[in-house]
Amino acid sequence: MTPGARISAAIEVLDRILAGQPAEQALLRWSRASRFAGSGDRAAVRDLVFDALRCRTSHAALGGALTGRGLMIGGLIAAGRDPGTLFTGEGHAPPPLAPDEGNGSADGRSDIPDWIRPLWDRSLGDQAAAVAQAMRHRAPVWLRVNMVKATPAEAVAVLGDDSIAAVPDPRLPTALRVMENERRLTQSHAYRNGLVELQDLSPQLACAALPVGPGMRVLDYCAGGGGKSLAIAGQADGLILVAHDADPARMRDLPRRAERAGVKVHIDSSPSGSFDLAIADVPCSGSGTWRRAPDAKWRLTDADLCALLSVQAAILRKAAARVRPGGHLAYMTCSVLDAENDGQVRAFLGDDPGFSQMARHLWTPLDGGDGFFLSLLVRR
Ligand SMILES: C[S@@+](CC[C@H](N)C(=O)[O-])C[C@H]1O[C@@H](n2cnc3c(N)ncnc32)[C@H](O)[C@@H]1O
Repeated sequence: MTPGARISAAIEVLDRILAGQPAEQALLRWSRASRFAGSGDRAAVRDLVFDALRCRTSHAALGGALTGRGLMIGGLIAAGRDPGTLFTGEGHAPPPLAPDEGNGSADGRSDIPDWIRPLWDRSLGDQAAAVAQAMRHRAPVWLRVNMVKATPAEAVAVLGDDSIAAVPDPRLPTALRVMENERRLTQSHAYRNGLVELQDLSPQLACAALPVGPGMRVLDYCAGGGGKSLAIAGQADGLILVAHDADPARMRDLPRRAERAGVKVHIDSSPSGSFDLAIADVPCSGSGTWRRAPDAKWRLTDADLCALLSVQAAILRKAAARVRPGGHLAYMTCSVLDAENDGQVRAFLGDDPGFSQMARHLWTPLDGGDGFFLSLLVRR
């Protein structure tokens, strides 16, 4: 496909998304209907669509309309390019610009939805503008070295055999930042053989901060695909890891992932007894991951957030009930919003004086990874 044809495709996909279709579904539908598109074309169209969604308000203002076409025109202007060179009407390129297109200004526009902006500003304080700005850009790809199978140096070398360049983060040597050829990852020898897992830096830092010791019983109460279980599995010998999720289908991939990683995770639909550590990685707005999932930023509503807050509060209390005296409870979200983070912990501690907070951290994209919150509580 020519660059102009890719822009036409992105316009078509974006118009579907703006009409209400989820981004992944709209991309899949375009892909299926466009057999002529090669893998490079698909990746390029996807990048155009996601770049536009990350900067939806400002690019629409620059382009002159909140439409696929307006977003593409605005995106080219924001990148310092002349849209007229691609909007030529030739071949499959979009029609040339009308006089009223591409003259807008994005001054003062934020790419955080208006209704969230006050919550965002209150939650992030003097970092609010910088984090909002960071959310306008693509996220780096991070890997976690599976210490059960490889050292960081070995993993870097095996990735290198597949021409994937990755460097360890000084804060956590098992976290590798991918510098080159990230699209080859899932086919690489290191990934297929469980030497590395895809996991963002911030949840890796959160898991590394957990008090995990030999032989401990650990409950991953909202296990989903098992990212947190797998991250702590290699941290100590003889761990008994129990994974639970209200929606067992979310754990479908966990046995396969655990096998690839060479670790044991027990799936339990109704965990009983007490645990040394319970992890509540609750469902949340995902506001910390909006670089990766920009569609979610525009889909989230006030009603969704309210519903999430009550689910989070209920899960925190249920997971707390499984912690033994002297044991720990780790409350986690991939959100940067105070109501989902410190707000939940404050309310919980107000209701249950049997717990106290011993550590708390909010990572943001300014730290290199996604926005992620950890509150580590201890049961007296
Ligand atoms: C943020 S995701 C978990 C991600 C996962 N821990 C990981 O690292 O891959 C939240 C999970 O909570 C689950 N969930 C929602 N409501 C729940 C509840 N009441 N009890 C337990 N799990 C719940 C969802 O099905 C979802 O899989």
